[in-house]
Amino acid sequence: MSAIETRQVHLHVGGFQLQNVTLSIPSEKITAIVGPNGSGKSTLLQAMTRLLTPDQGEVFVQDKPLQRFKTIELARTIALMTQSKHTIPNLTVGELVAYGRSPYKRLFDHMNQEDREIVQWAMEVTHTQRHENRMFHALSGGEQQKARIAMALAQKTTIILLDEPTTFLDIAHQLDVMEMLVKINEAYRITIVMVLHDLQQAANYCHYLVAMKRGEIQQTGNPKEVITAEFLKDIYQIEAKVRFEDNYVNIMPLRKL
Ligand SMILES: Nc1ncnc2c1ncn2[C@@H]1O[C@H](COP(=O)(O)OP(=O)(O)OP(=O)(O)O)[C@@H](O)[C@H]1O
Repeated sequence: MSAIETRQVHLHVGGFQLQNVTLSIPSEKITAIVGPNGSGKSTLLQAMTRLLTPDQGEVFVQDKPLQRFKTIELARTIALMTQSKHTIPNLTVGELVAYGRSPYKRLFDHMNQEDREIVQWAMEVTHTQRHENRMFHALSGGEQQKARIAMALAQKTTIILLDEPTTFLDIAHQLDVMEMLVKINEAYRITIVMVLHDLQQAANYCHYLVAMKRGEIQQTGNPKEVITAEFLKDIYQIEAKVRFEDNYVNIMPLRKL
C-alpha cells in the first residue's frame, strides 16, 4: 500500500499548473521532493493535504480517496509542517506541542492523561523537553524546528509532511534534524515526506526521491541512483560532479549551464 498516491493530477494556482502528476509515496519510508524554486513542490504538498483541490485527477491517502476523508480523520492521518513559522501564536513550547492533540479534542476539552503522555513523548523524542516552558518565538531556529516536529508527532499520525525542514539551519542543526527524522521513521514507522533543496541530504537520508520541474514530475526512484550529473543538468541546468565516498553521495556543483 502506498501512503499517498496521486493519479494524473492537474491543478492550477494563478498562472502556475501542476501537470499530470502521477506518483506513489511509499509507506513507512522517507521521501524527498526536490526541484528548482517554483517547480510546484509546496503546491504538491498542499494537494496531498487537501489545502488545494485538483482540477482533474485524484489523490489517495492509504488507498482511500482524499475527498472522502472527514477533516478530523485527515488530521489524525497526516501532519503537515509548512515553511511558515510566523503564523504561530505566542505560546510556550509545551503549549505548542499540545496543539498537536487538537484533532483528538472537542472545543474546550481539557487534555487528559493520555494527551499529556503523548505531548511528553513528542518532546522527549525531539529533545525539546528542556524548552517546555520557554516561549516558542524566543528559541533559536534549530530549536523551533524541533518544537514544530514535536507538535507534528503529538498529532499521532502515520504520515508527516515537512516543507523544507532544514532551510535556514546551520550545518550541525541540519544534520541534527535529519538524523532525528531518520530515527522517528525507523522507530515509529512513520512515513515522512519532505521538500528539500539540499540534494546531498535527499541522497543520503531519504529512501525515495520525487524530482519536479515546471509543475511536472521528472523522475522518481532511489535517490542514490537518480541523482547523477545528467540529472543535475536536466533538472537544474548545472554542471556538477557526483561521487560516492563510503556510500555517501557527494555533489560538487561546478557551473551554471
Ligand atoms: N496562491 C497562489 N497564487 C498564485 N500563484 C501561486 C500561488 N501559490 C503558488 N503559486 C505559484 O506557483 C508556482 C509554484 O509554487 P510552489 O510554492 O509550489 O513552488 P516550490 O517548488 O515549492 O518553490 P520553492 O522551492 O521556491 O519554495 C510558483 O511560481 C508560485 O509563484
